[in-house]
Amino acid sequence: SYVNTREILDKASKEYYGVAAFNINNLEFLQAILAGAAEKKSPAIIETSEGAIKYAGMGDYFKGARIFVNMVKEFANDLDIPVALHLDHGKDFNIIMACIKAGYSSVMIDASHYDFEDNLRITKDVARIAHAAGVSVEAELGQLAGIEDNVEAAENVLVNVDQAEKFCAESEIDFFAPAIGTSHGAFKFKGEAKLDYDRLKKVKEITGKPLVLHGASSVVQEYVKIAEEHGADFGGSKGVPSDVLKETVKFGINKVNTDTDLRIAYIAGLREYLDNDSKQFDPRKYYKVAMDYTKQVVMDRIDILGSAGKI
Ligand SMILES: O=C(COP(=O)(O)O)N(O)CCCCOP(=O)(O)O
Ligand SMILES: [Ca+2]
Ligand code: NA
Ligand SMILES: [Zn+2]
Repeated sequence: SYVNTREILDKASKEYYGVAAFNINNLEFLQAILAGAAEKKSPAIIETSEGAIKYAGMGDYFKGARIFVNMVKEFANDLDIPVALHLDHGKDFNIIMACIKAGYSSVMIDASHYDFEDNLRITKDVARIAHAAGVSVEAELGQLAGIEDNVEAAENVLVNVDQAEKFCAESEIDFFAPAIGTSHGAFKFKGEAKLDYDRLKKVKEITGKPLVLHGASSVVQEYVKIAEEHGADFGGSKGVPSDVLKETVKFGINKVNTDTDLRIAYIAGLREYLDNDSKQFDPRKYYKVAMDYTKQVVMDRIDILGSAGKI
């Protein structure tokens, strides 16, 4: 069934398990994610960036938002697991409104590159409108290093715990993303993967909210190797190890944003297939291994985060 994201996350927060939020840009990733979640009897959060919405709508983001809502609802209505659709890293007010109007379960207003007061003001405005339309809201404090929707953050800016208290109390958001040392993409750490567990524990204690980990992909080396055997160059790739991920869930992370892991599994399967079958040109065949690997990563992630059977 198609549900509101906070329904999934309030339960996860109470029971201290994680639910992966998987990014999609097309039909094939959606099919692979829902197949994996259904097999694990796990709730599923599907999320799309502003870039994905523009991509699907060929530049028309109202159309893109409607395409994703209709695709997800079509599948969700026939599944026994709860499925939500979330706007990831909403920055453009028009796109946030388009998603609310199209029927997204939740939206992220990411104003974390503004100063605290502006972030709080913008977040309060979006939360008021979204809640009036029955849509739940995610917002962020701190910054992940690297490019984030064309916002360049040179360094990681970790969440300030006192600011988090005021932010969550005054903004009325439903779930909160504290930056604790991760970054987006496949090259997250130069050295050891260290996250600020102490800050995370304090934010959980003070806010009592469902919490979101951005940049949470593990960059599974099994699929990196397959991709590299078939021509990819992902040298130096490093993600959040699964034992570190489990620690963050233990300390209160509930929504675990996962995009890169699916991208790597998919390209590994596609490269492998194309190298092994020179005669094939049916997309229902040559995407198959890519979708199988992606489904496998979805199921492995669900096992790591503990959301199997939580429906
Ligand atoms: O936090 C995460 C997941 O990060 P990770 O999977 O890279 O670790 N996300 O929010 C996913 C970011 C998706 C970026 O999409 P565009 O390329 O379309 O802008
Ligand atoms: Ca941000
Ligand atoms: Na998000
Ligand atoms: Zn993110």
